[in-house]
Amino acid sequence: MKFTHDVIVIGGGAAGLTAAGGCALFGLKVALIEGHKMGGECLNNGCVPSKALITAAKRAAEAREEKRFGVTLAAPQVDWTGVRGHIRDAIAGIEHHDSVETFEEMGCEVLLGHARMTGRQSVEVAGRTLHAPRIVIATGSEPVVPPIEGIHDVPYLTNENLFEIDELPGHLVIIGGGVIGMEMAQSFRRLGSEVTVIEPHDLMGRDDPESVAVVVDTMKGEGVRFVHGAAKKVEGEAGQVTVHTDGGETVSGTHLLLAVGRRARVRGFGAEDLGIALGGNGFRVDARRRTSVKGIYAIGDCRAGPRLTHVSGYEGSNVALEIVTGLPTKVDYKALPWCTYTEPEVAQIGMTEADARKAHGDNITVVREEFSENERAVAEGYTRGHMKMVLKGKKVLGVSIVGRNAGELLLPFTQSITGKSSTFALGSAIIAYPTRSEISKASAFSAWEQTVFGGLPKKYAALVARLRRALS
Ligand SMILES: Cc1cc2nc3c(=O)[nH]c(=O)nc-3n(C[C@H](O)[C@H](O)[C@H](O)COP(=O)(O)OP(=O)(O)OC[C@H]3O[C@@H](n4cnc5c(N)ncnc54)[C@H](O)[C@@H]3O)c2cc1C
Ligand SMILES: NC(=O)c1ccc[n+]([C@@H]2O[C@H](COP(=O)([O-])OP(=O)(O)OC[C@H]3O[C@@H](n4cnc5c(N)ncnc54)[C@H](O)[C@@H]3O)[C@@H](O)[C@H]2O)c1
Repeated sequence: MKFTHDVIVIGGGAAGLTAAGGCALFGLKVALIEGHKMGGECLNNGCVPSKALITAAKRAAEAREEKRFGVTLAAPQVDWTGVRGHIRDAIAGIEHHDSVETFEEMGCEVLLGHARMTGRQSVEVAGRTLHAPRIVIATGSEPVVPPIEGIHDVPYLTNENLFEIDELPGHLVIIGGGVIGMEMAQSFRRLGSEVTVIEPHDLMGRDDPESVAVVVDTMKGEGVRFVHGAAKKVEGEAGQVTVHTDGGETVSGTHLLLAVGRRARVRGFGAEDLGIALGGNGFRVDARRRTSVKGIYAIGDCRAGPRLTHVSGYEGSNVALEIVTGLPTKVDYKALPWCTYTEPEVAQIGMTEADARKAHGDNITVVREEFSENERAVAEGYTRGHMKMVLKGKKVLGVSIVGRNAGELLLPFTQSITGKSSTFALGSAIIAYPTRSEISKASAFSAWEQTVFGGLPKKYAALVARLRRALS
């Protein structure tokens, strides 16, 4: 076959952009195909608009605490059009990173249109047929619309239309208390909406329950209402929607947000005709992100596995490296970080305590440090939260943090979990004072405290002291 390209990448989100850009920067001939908006979910309907919304909500929350630290603020006045303008500005300020021009400058041929795979090495788009020995599928995911009775007869929001609504909801009812549900619940509450979250299982079920408890407590204090149960029926019309739960509760509000997870985008572009195997929620892939069909990879949200922007980017680089070098390149998630941007933030890297107990039984140690002992936190008057470090011997398996800007504290643990830096190195590092990072040093040092101040070092210190007395 005469190849038009070295690699064809389908999807211009975090995964596809990184794979395509990586290959192009090494000089390969790359076709990058995007059917909707460059930047995908993160830029247009996900991380960027949600974090912009969270920022506006945080400002409102701060102003609501009128008198603090001897400073009086005016009560907040929330103008939804202004908030939406800030969200649009944030997207506009970032979109050039993901633009057609940027990727053309890197050397990609960018094609705008719906891609369709017509063979193991061929893809049709915008009236052209492209051929390449490697195809990377990076088609992402979309919000799940659950099979709740009546759901197609009521107006509902998902992350795809939430950030473009015309007015601030009077009462936002959220089905799903996962990551999106919790971030959006707190934000809309802080902006002035009434908010009810309906969730049948543990809220933010992937995270350490002790971290989640701190956030739930904070959100309840701010007026978010939580209903335990699964939504089983909805009814109503624009401005008046009612949800019935399996526990017999009825919740009515003005707007309904579905935040019940994501479905991988695996159909409608020829993958099924090629027999690419599915597994879990998405394409089935191995550690090199190869699908069941030779020469075809699947990365990011469209395959079974974690769905996060940094994960999509990491898999894009990994696959680019494998394609460029021709050498097998596996992903490694033992130090996978994630953060939920509620206030306080919930940050996790590696194993939670529950994961570690499942893997190692009681053969682990958990050390815990409170932000109430961190002097920066005290000076800032925001001491809520803690850090928990899970160790096997002196080796860090995972860290769970809940606290202000907790996500910023994860980085050193990437190094310690992957063995590139020890708990001893972190525990003896010089840390700028006063910073929240001091809690990381304190946790790491806890792993060594018993050894450092143990019997042997004490005997050694006594010997040195004795000798000094004798010789002085
Ligand atoms: C509200 C919300 C908030 C989030 N916040 C965070 C966060 O704070 N941090 C974080 O790490 N993650 C966050 N995420 C998750 C993150 O957005 C996703 O994990 C990430 O965007 C996935 O990137 P992707 O490239 O795999 O897929 P996508 O971004 O979905 O990109 C796939 C692209 O492929 C295109 N496409 C699909 N089919 C075709 C076709 N046949 N032809 C051509 N193009 C096609 C689509 O148009 C799309 O642009 C959030 C998600 C949501 C919904
Ligand atoms: N800060 C971040 O990194 C961030 C932020 C937002 C989204 N995301 C990503 O987006 C993805 C989707 O987030 P999400 O919150 O939609 O999914 P999720 O999987 O985090 O949570 C979905 C929740 O919906 C609940 N649910 C399902 N059916 C229900 C029903 N009938 N009634 C009530 N509750 C029901 C589930 O029990 C679950 O707790 C996640 O995979 C996450 O990785 C990440």
